[in-house]
Amino acid sequence: MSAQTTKRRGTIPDNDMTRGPEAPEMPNPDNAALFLDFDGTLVEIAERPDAVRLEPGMEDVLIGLHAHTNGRIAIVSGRNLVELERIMPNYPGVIVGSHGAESRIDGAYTTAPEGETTAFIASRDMLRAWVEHYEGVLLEEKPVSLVLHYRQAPDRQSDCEGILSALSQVMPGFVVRPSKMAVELMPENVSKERAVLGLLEEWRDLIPVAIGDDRTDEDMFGAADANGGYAIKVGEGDTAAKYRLSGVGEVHALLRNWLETSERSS
Ligand SMILES: O=P(O)(O)OC[C@H]1O[C@H](O[C@H]2O[C@H](CO)[C@@H](O)[C@H](O)[C@H]2O)[C@H](O)[C@@H](O)[C@@H]1O
Repeated sequence: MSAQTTKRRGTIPDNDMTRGPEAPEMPNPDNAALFLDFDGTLVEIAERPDAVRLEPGMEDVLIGLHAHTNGRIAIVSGRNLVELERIMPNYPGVIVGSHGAESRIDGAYTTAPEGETTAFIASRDMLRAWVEHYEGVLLEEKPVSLVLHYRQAPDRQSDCEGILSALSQVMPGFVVRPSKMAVELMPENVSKERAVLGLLEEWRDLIPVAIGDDRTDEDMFGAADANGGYAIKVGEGDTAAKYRLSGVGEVHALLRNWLETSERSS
């Protein structure tokens, strides 16, 4: 591991509870299981979900880490699986999409069934018409959840929350969860924590490393912590993670350095 990655650049003052030590010393990849969030972690946040770009070369880094961790690497994202596969067509590892409602593990695909209910389909159709009246608000349709994005119409936040909250009242088992400049109607029993714990049941006796930037990633952090691993928060904001990186650039540097060190020592 290079000095750049492993060096702890000091803790921040005790009175600043929003920050913490920077990256931990990464474990030997043979002993590690890596859980990576996508938006805000591997790619910069963009104005629209379809505008994100994965930096050239990063997919190869993920492919390299897949080899060095013996396949114990998972992209764990709120994004839908098809989108993640479109962005990373050659990455062969595990993908958990839609916050855990979808997965691709060793080539086997699963999707939670809640998106096939009459109530879900009726809500989706209703929201398609609803967004037409709110300029700048985007409806993102996922197989098992529905997201209203208001990044381009911030004053519409309460309208978006209100309509999804009303729909959740008539959709048993669905809840409304906030995200970055977005709000999502999704199954209550889906979480990144469940997804990570499920994978750790298969990937035993490894040190989990979870990296993410959003509120939903706090669930992954709990699972990593509870299993003797490392949680790394990306960017500003309250977190239960013990470590922090400033942004996507630092995540890329950490992953690149980890891969280079692994290649040198193998
Ligand atoms: O779990 P993640 O991989 O972090 O996915 C969380 C959500 O990311 C996407 O929305 C966010 O990123 C967009 C592109 O940068 C941005 O425009 C939006 O404001 C953010 O909320 C994605 O569209 C969602 O489906 C994911 O749940």
